[in-house]
Amino acid sequence: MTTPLIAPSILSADFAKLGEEVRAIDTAGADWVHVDVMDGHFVPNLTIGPAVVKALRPHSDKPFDVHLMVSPVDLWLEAFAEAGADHITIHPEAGPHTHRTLQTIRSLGKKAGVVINPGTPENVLEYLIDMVDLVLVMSVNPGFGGQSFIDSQLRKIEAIRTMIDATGRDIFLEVDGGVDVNTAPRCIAAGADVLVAGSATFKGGPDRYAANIAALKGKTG
Ligand SMILES: O=C(CO)[C@@H](O)[C@H](O)COP(=O)(O)O
Ligand SMILES: [Fe+2]
Repeated sequence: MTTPLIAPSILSADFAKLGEEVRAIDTAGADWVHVDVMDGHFVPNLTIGPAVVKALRPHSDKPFDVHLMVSPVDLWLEAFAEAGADHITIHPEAGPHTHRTLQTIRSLGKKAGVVINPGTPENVLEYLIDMVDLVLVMSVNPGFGGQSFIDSQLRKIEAIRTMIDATGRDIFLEVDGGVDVNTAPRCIAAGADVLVAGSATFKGGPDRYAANIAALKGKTG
């Protein structure tokens, strides 16, 4: 089975020592650093802004995968790009002109991604796929870490894998929410190549991060 890239969500890190936590997951084998930005309006939670991303940037050379749960989203693209985001992913529900939003992200020199909520069908990608470098399938409703994986999203991952393969381009297919050692292999079998994992990475504290990431990659021992 393919070895996935692992993108720990720092939403589950110790917020009192975020820089240290980012360095710890980097050393432990994280491939990307997943940053959940929530505005208390698009989703019922409030997290971090561009100033925190900027402060964390020197703590790792790994790509910063910034998941914007913010509406309206367009106002914030430049600030997160300048703060050091490498990937910026947006929800189609977070603005009136998704295609233009993706154009803007790319014009800022960043990889652009669309995030698909559990209740949103994959066909939202039909006229956007040429504009994306990654697709993020939410396997929980956005807003919180530590929720249970929604099984129905596996079928959606399979459908999006077929859509991506038909483009002939390299587009990452990322899954976010409730990913652990049990659900990870099912996501990979369905066609995912990047797994976001908050609780499953950070559980047990820093001494466990390397083993947790290895287990998500399917490596035991
Ligand atoms: O975007 C989100 C939640 O909105 C995620 O990135 C979660 O933070 C993932 O946490 P776990 O489900 O892995 O604990
Ligand atoms: Fe996320």
